[in-house]
Amino acid sequence: MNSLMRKLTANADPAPSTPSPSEFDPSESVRKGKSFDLGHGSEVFHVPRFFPAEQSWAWFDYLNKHVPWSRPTLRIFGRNLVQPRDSCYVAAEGLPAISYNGHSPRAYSWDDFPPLKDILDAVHKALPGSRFNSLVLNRYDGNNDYVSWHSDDEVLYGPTPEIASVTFGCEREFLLKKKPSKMSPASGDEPKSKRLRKSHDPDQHSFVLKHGSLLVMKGYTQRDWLHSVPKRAKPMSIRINLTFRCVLR
Ligand SMILES: O=C(O)CCC(=O)C(=O)O
Ligand SMILES: [Fe+2]
Repeated sequence: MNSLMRKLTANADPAPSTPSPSEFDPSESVRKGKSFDLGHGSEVFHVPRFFPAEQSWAWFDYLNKHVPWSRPTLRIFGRNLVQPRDSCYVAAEGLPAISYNGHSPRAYSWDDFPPLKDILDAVHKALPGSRFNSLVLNRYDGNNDYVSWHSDDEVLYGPTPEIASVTFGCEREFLLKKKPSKMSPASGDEPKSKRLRKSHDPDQHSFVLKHGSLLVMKGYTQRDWLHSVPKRAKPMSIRINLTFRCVLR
């Protein structure tokens, strides 16, 4: 290949595809994961290094460049706020539309972004029995971008949705905290500040979501727990997160 040919090939920017199974086997890679029992039927499964790093960077570059990212204005507690991160939505044809904070994102097709189908295939192979048909993509452009405390407990996802979260780029902290319960206050008589000083609060968990990681929320996690990716003081580079979900028909 002459040098011009090499240059043209290098600039072609093809959609990165998943390496052959000999290089990356999702059902093998997922065996490095650990389950965390949050109690009362809620569970988190975490694989810090699920996808190979190099493949993950190729997907990061593709998604960063080709996804039509936007920052919609949301209606939160009666106020208009610009969403503090970029997002996009992909869903199978014919699914009911989703809506959050007064915003109904346009649903792009899986066919619009072929690498997303490779990522979805790998996630399906890693999680036998799972079935995802939609995807929320988020891009955090630095330490000031965040997602506030929420749960993805929409009726459209059913009572015990499985949500698989894949991260590319800068690692960020992902926090979980138990929703306040009216029936049995988890705090008992003890003030919260005192409880937090203990070495481990069973009502709070933190995961560092690394480049190429997979985290799955299962069971009653959306009903009973909130999650967030908080702002940070120190400068950070771009993080792209994909949450695969199943909208019930
Ligand atoms: O960025 C993340 O890790 C979480 C995103 C999330 O919770 C959501 O899209 O509902
Ligand atoms: Fe979420």
